[in-house]
Amino acid sequence: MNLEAYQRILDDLKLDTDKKYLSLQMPIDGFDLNERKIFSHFHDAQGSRYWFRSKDGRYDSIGIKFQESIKRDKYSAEVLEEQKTSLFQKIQQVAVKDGMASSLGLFGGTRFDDKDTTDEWNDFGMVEFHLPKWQFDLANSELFYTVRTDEVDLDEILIDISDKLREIGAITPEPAQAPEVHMMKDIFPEEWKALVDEALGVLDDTDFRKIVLARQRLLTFKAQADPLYLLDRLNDESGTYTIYYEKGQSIFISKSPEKLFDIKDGVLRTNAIAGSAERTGVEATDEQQKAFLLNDEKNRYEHELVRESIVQNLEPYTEDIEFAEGPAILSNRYIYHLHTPISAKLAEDASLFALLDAIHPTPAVGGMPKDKARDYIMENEYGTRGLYAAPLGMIHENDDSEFVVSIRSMLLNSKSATLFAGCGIVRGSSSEKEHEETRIKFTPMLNVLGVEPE
Ligand SMILES: C=C(O[C@H]1C=CC=C(C(=O)O)[C@@H]1O)C(=O)O
Repeated sequence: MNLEAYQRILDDLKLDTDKKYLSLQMPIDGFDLNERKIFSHFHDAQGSRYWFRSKDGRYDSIGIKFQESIKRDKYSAEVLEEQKTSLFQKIQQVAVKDGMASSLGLFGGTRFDDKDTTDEWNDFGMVEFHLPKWQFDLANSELFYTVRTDEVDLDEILIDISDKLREIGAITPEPAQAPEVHMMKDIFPEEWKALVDEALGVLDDTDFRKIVLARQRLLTFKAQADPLYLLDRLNDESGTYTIYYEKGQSIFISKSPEKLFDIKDGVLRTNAIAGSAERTGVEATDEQQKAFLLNDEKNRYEHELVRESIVQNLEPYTEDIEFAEGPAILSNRYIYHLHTPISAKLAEDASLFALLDAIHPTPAVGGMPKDKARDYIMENEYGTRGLYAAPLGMIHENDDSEFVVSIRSMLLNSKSATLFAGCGIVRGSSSEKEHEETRIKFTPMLNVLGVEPE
């Protein structure tokens, strides 16, 4: 951090007091920072923090203290576009150096659906994207520091920030303890199997082709889980996204393997992920599992439905859609999936929020036809999905973005955690096998909690 050179930029800066915020972008490569130290330092901001790390490392972003948010009770692509434009118009963005890599982002997303509930999801609104005061871009070693223009002192600000960063870099957080489990139980397991059987009947009798049904597992602890412990455990599984999102008294966590889409320079990339087999850790068995998955008719059918539907949903917003003919194996720590990468050039007038609405929920988490499946889930599934299987991610002023389908996830409130896992029901599915598949899908979150899977 070349403070003198950066100060000269600020000395020449004309603060635009018509704007509500000044956002300073600066390099932070001279400081020894990581998520543990940052969260430990900003413990007072608990309830207003996030960490988002993408699978390929494009993002490793931490946000502290939400300054302002885009919020909606009902999804409207048009209104959200307007809100996003007007929020960025309120910000004077200043880089203290030329040629920096990243841009200021908003973190957030929408709930799975607009089921109106008063329940454990209350802390998370229907649609919310946040502008944090501190946004650490650890992937590019940059910081966005956003403050109100009527509170800023340009002579002091850089010294204050660098003092703070030095203080954070010097922290050695204490080792954190796993939460002690008091009770663990599946929520309505038999009723869930009966619902799968009922859905199989619906698939036989109607034009439904696929319904994804999720179930929950509840854990209670002797004391509230320590965020620093959870952050450590989130580093334990590579090859997945990391979402750690605090709002009010709640924490939502996901280790999803599934990208909803990303946009960079007008090109959209997504993938179809559906079809699953357990990864056992025993090499010979795992080879058989992969061969089974690639050749199994039910899994291939389930996968093709997902790919077909994503391509169809993208068509109005894109040109030149490309995808491989057959699926490949995606290996996660505990599970294999079939996956097909898809890419397309965005149409000139494609809007980010309209696109989000068109793609979510993919049949990997909703079903087919999309709207009917969403209604079926809302009416029949026990409880509320909230942020489970919902799109969460980062957006930027120029519409570059990345969204995750937040599966392999859980909600922590006070001394409890609710884990979510679902699976695609198509003709030929069996409720026993799907129950077993969801059991495997709880494993990533049990691992984050330091609980041995049974
Ligand atoms: C809905 C979930 O997984 C989806 C993603 C990949 C494979 C799936 C499957 O094979 O059923 C599911 O569609 C979940 O993990 O909760």
